[in-house]
Amino acid sequence: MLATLSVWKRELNCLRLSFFMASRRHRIVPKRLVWARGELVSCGASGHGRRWPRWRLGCRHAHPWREASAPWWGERKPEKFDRAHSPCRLAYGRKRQSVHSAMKFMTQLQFDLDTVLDTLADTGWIVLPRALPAELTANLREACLQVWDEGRFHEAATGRAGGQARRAEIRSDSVLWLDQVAELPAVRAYNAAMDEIMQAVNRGLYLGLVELESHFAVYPEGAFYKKHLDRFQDDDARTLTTVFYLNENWPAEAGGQIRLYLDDACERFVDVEPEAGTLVLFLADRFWHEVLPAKRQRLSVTGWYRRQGGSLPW
Ligand SMILES: O=C(O)CCC(=O)C(=O)O
Ligand SMILES: [Fe+2]
Repeated sequence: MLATLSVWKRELNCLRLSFFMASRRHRIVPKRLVWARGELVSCGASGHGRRWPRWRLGCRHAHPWREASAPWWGERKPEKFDRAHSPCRLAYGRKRQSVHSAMKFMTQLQFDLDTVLDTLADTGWIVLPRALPAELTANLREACLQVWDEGRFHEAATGRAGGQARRAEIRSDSVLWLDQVAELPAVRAYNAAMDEIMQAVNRGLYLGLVELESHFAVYPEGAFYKKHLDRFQDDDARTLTTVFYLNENWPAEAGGQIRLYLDDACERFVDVEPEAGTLVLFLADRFWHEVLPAKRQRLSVTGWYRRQGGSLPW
């Protein structure tokens, strides 16, 4: 009798596990949204309730805020992230912490990662002046100009895969993907620094980022990039946009700012000067943005942290 019961129990557990795996694979849209005091607390998917302020950045389920015209991060400031109870600390304990603090001696990042995570969780975007050492930025600029002089850039296109087309009325910059020059020391140093950001974002915001795709971009005099969103309509892998600027002493009258729109109606915006060392991060599917016409050659590295690709569940 006892033996039969334990077999049944095992069968039941197997069934529960396979249903769980199947629901993860097919991303079943949760039936129940969880509300408290008129605020959306969680999409109701397994595990999302506990850390919703952070989970929601990476959650791929359907939500009212996806359809709402007002941006979700403007509605209500999320509670501060409770680091003491973060699953990362619970999972890795003190050993992991000490590895992290040892890394601080080697890091190239000239900003506080915790502040970046808090700001991204609150607003979805951040501007970091002097983000990397001046020497690294200068080396990257040299590398960019060297491959530009070698004629390795091509005119940038819009769209994805088969639908790609050069549309000069939308964008007029030229690009070179970094994986084609990955052996250059400056590019390796840059990739290492950006990888450190990716690890931190994954630990703190659970975005599940797996790689960074990035390219050098050169905007010749007069070039621009009209208002757009970075995420493709049929692929939600691009999650966090990164733009790192390389021009030293960029004068305000030279234009070329990135204009980042803070609401869906594109009424509120910030203009950021493309000054060497400035790093801009923003959620790829949330923020409309454009590059205003540059009156001199403008150099940058643009990239996208990607998570595992997949069809959209909504
Ligand atoms: O260079 C910039 O400031 C932004 C570029 C951009 O939006 C893009 O390449 O998608
Ligand atoms: Fe963009």
